[in-house]
Amino acid sequence: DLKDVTDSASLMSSSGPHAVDYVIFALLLVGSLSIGLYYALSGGRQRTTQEFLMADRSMRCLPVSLSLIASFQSAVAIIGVPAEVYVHGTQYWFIGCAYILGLLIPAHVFIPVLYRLKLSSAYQYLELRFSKSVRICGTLTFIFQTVVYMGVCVYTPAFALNAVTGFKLWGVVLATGLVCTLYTTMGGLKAVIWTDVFQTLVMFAGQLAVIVVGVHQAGGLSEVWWKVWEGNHISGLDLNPDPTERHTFWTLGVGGVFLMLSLYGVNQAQVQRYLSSRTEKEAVRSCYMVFPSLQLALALSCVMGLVMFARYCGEDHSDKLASSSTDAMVIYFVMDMLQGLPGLPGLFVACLFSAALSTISSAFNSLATVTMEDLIKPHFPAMTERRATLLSKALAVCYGLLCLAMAFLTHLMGDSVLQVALKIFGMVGGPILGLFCLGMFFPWANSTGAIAGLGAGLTVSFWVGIGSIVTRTPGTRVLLSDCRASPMTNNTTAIFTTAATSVPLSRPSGLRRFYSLSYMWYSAFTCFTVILIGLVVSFLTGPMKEEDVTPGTVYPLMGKLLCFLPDSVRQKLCCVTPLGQTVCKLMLFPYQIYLIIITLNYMRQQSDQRSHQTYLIQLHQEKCN
Ligand SMILES: CC(C)(CO)[C@@H](O)C(=O)NCCC(=O)O
Ligand code: NA
Repeated sequence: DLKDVTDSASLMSSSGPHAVDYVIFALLLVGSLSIGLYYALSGGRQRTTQEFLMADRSMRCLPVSLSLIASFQSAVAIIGVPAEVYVHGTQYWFIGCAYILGLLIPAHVFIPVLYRLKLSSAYQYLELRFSKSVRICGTLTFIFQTVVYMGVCVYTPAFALNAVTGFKLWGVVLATGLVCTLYTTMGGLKAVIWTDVFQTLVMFAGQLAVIVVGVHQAGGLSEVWWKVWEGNHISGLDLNPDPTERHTFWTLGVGGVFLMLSLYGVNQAQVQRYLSSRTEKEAVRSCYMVFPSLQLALALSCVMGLVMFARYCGEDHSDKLASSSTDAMVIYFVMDMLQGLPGLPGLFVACLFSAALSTISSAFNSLATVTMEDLIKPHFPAMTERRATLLSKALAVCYGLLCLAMAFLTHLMGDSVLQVALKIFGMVGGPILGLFCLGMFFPWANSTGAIAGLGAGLTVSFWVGIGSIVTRTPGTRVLLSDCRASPMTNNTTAIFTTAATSVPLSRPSGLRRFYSLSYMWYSAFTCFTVILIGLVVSFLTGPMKEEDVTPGTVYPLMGKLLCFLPDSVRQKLCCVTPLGQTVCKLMLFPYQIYLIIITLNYMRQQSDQRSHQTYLIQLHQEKCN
């Protein structure tokens, strides 16, 4: 694949990049390194782990919120989402619905519990709630997830740049890793957060530039709209309940909530940012501020896919693009559009690298934190601050090298990069989310149950994940020529097949059906497996007693859901000491409405039945008369 991409690249870059392009790209690297240097030399000069890993717990909400989006918005999203929209239409956009609950729940459930415990790592919670061994299991799972994810993140922009300029792939991978390691180790979390802010802005600018140029070349906004509409590329709400359908409202809008919870609720990279906020209120506010920016990021990527569709639909470039990967196609299109506009190719490459660097630096820093706080410090409590900080830095370097190795792994996977990344989040992030939910919402869960649950969750996730790779049916790859079902050809059947390419003709059965579960359900499925097995094993081995649970580690979910019952009954039923938190009316409101509706509905049915009976009796009496 890669060789092919390189060939196509040399074909198109006949004019070559302009000097301005190099300057813009260099500015990004220099900017990021300067921020790292600034925080290495200012403040406490990164001499304590409190500063290096926690940013002195002094951050305000604006930088934290921009940094929160940057963590999981990498080159994967910049390239993968347009590729998805170009091929399959705008159905993916409905994941935006999941952002509502996916951010409200972290803001009002996870942040209050985690912030008030004054943690230094998210997994410290697991020790407070369960035991040391659960903490270590959680930490190791997180490390695994992050290292594999980092591989995809490093690989994607390198792959892109290779496709465009013919730069050596592994040289780019190495350079990215090096720059990132440098500013992360110099400036600590403060540098990571502030470079995230800078890089997020560059990311938005690059995407916007591509969209503006693309709309212009496609002949204006109305032309773009007409083409995507006629090309059947605006997807309606797909309410198909089949869980094996890849993208429907249910998989994206409901399954996506669990994906968001695993990322924004319990992932160390994000929890670390919440904990670095100066107050709890500030942390909650930053979580709220993520919502509009994340919607903007999603909208930009989706619109970019649509603009590309409008610009290129009906043209066959497959001869220039021997690679069948749609990700490579997106890069080809972008560079083709930006050709001859000095500075813009450079801006787009800077955009890709901004997205990637901000994600990789978050991953580095969070990995260094958990290794230090969860794996090393508990065993060497007497270690000096100086030595601990040095060790944290050494760890960041080690992980840097490890992620380069992981980039090779991604290279071997056949999926689109977006799907690979989201699968990793679901397969490994889901069980971790389950572990936290088990601890926070179910006071009866004990340590044995937690470990058994995590084991079961990881087992089913790898079972279904690996099963889906092994049994994958070939021919799902869509080539450029597939989009030629343009309105210009006036061929209605062709238009139909565009939308229907991904629909299998016959339903798989048995185990194969299990393997074809939509990857958007992975988080929810594995999370519930952990909770279920965790509870069953806990009840079998003797559930935790209320007085044994560390105060403040349980969120009174049951108590709040049963808020219509009197206090005494609730306390008996739920065995939870109320935390003294204010009930989040906003979140319970839909639930209460739902209760009222079903009650009213029930009453109406009853009265309907009664009136029907009365009517029958009347009828009977009339007959008798
Ligand atoms: C994680 C979400 C779903 C949050 O919007 C999105 O940013 C995304 O699709 N990310 C893909 C993974 C990545 O960009 O590395
Ligand atoms: Na990023």
